[in-house]
Amino acid sequence: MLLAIPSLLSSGQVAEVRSLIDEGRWEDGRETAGKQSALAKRNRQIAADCAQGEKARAIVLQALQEDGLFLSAALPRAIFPPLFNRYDGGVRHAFGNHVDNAIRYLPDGSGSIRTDLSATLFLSAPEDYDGGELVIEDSYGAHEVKLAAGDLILYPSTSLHRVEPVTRGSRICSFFWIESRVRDDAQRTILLDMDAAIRSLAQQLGDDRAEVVSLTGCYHNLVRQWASS
Ligand SMILES: O=C(O)CCC(=O)C(=O)O
Ligand SMILES: [Fe+2]
Repeated sequence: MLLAIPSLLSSGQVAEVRSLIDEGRWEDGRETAGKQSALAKRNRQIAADCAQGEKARAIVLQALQEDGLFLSAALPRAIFPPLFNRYDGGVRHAFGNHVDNAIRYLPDGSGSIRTDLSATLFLSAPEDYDGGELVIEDSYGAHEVKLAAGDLILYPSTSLHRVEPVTRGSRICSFFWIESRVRDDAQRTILLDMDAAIRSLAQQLGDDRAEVVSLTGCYHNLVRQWASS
């Protein structure tokens, strides 16, 4: 499932994150790439030990924890501390086709996560740059994604994807991975659809209607079947 989450950050939060990372320490993005993806990757990233990056990361993580649609779609067990990248037009930064590594080691050395979902949070307005579409391929074809600043795209980490060359301006984003309690994308999609339908029914009929209570039970019982602890 490819899911856009609108306004994960408000425009005020986007401005705050941007003012932090614009002053941060940027390094060659190949520092954090695997051997194969380093061949395809041309961008800059905020250094792991950059203090501004640390503050910006906390803002993004907090927003994720408070976003009902994100929590319902991702059912996160662990979120990789968000990273920040920039693709500059002058030097035609881009990232060719790749699939993200299945396992990412946490920067603090505390272990690793399995990447079930990949996420890009847009931090530049689309009119501020040309190119830079995130192209995600799935069995329905290739999807070009370029969202408003503050919006997030979630996609299965199994997908082949790329960032098209930026030809003007700068594309600045946060990106990270999620290990989900429900590993299977199809199962997560069912749970997301069911959760949305139950919420809508509850609004129309009331939380205490017998059918709403029963369907809510079904939802949780499915989570119990499919979730790893
Ligand atoms: O910037 C993006 O939208 C995605 C970057 C990416 O694919 C990666 O760093 O693995
Ligand atoms: Fe990627």
